Amino acid sequence: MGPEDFPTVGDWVQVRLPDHPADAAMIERLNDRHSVFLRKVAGRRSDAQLVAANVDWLLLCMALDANFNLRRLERYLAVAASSGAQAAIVLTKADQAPALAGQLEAVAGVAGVAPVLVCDATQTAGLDALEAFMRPGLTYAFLGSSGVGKSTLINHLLGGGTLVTQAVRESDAHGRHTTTARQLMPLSNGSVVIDTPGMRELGLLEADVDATFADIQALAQHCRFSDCTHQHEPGCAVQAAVASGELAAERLASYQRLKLEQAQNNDLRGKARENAKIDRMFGGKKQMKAFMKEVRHRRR
Ligand SMILES: Nc1nc2c(ncn2[C@@H]2O[C@H](COP(=O)(O)OP(=O)(O)OP(=O)(O)O)[C@@H](O)[C@H]2O)c(=O)[nH]1
Ligand SMILES: [Zn+2]
Repeated sequence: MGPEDFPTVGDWVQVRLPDHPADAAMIERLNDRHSVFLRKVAGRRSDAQLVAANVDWLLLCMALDANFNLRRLERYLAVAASSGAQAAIVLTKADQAPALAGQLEAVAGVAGVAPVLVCDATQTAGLDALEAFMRPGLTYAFLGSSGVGKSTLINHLLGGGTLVTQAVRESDAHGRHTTTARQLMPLSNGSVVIDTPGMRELGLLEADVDATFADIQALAQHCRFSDCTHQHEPGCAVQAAVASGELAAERLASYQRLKLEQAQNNDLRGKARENAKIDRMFGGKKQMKAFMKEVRHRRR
């Protein structure tokens, strides 16, 4: 059994109700999931934790103030691409944007097919775009670093938010935590919001980097070598695009970094699977070694 075999936030299950209302119900079946989110567990490197299931839309939140970072957005998009959920980009704190038009253009350059929504919690109409985007019956989860305004958005959607009045100070982004016991919240418009601490900051455990960098994939079709790493090979169409200014060097670097991280995670997952198999068959590595020794001994 792995973490995926247990129910999590967002799951649909079939339960047997108890004979006495005071007793606990029994989960008899976990229904198939259409999307799954895993994250790395601190400490043991290869362990994964299931954080949510059945999210329809992942709202990738990034503030337009000093938090603005295209590379982080690419990372979120790569995680979203492998999750089974669709991704939308939610740009927050539009009132704090130093150069809104240029920032939107830059986001459009990495967004791919993801819709882009702009929010400003200091204005009454500032969340209209997000509200109009959300559909009844669908489940949404907010992802984004601390302080970008996720709680502010969720509180508004729940109908209990007041407008943000003063400008944000650096210190506001940290320290004050809006921890809530509610993990799955039905909104009055019929949408559902999943908000858990684990869901907010996902590591790159499962990611589809290639899907997120379709532009680089398309260029790579023209590289001389089919296994080109786009680093120093002759006839590399990706490097040529960087040289001509068609592709930003930072975007290529971001792609390489995420690919490397993804490969390392795949490695870790492979090792974790192997260890689980050994545990199942022998009860542990030590027992396996003793068993092999015994077999060799008997053969003599
Ligand atoms: N100027 C401005 N400030 C905002 C806006 N939205 C949120 N803030 C402020 O930004 C700070 C952080 O907002 P939160 O909603 O708590 O951020 P969060 O993403 O939920 O943060 P965590 O709970 O740490 O994950 C607060 O001081 C908000 O008042 C906005 O549109 N404009
Ligand atoms: Zn190449």
